[in-house]
Amino acid sequence: MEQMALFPEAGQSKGLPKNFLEYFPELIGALQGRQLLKKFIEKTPWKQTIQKLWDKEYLTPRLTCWYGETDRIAGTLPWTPELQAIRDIVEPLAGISFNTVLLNYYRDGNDSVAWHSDKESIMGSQPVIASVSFGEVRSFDIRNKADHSEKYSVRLEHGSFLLMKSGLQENWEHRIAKSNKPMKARINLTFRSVI
Ligand SMILES: O=C(O)CCC(=O)C(=O)O
Ligand SMILES: [Fe+2]
Repeated sequence: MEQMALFPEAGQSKGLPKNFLEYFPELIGALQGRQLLKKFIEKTPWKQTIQKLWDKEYLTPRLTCWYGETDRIAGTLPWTPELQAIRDIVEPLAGISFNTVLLNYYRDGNDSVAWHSDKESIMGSQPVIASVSFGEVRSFDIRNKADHSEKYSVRLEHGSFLLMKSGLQENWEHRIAKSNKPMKARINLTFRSVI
């Protein structure tokens, strides 16, 4: 499948490096999104993993769960009908098929994901990642690896779709920063192709 130019230049998309990133605010309707958010929060067997930094161990500041069909990631659960339905919507927009999805649950403003790029070898060198968000609006920051002052921010709204195109992970890092403002629950789905 060929990747198409998805959305007209509008709103938040303005100024983003569109070769690498495209944003569409209303992939899934608000009401349906609310029901999905509630179901994901209640029915997902969430895990809080441990991450190592400078030889110290920390609890990852969010909850996670993997679904799909791969034996490369331990504990991956079989697709649910909801996740399959969303996958079927994003695949034609991304122009590729996905065999896994990572669910992230940000319980409040203290939950976050630090600067990183998704470049694990199990996704190949130029992964395309489709990201769908529900619940609280959080800022998705990206910065150029070679020049951290080149930086953009997109507010990922309830029911929105963000396409991370091939090449993004190589040259850019992204994060969801912590926030001092009161923040409600947010769920993010990143559909990936694990090889
Ligand atoms: O929550 C998000 O929008 C991003 C999550 C992310 O970057 C990841 O899981 O690799
Ligand atoms: Fe990421």
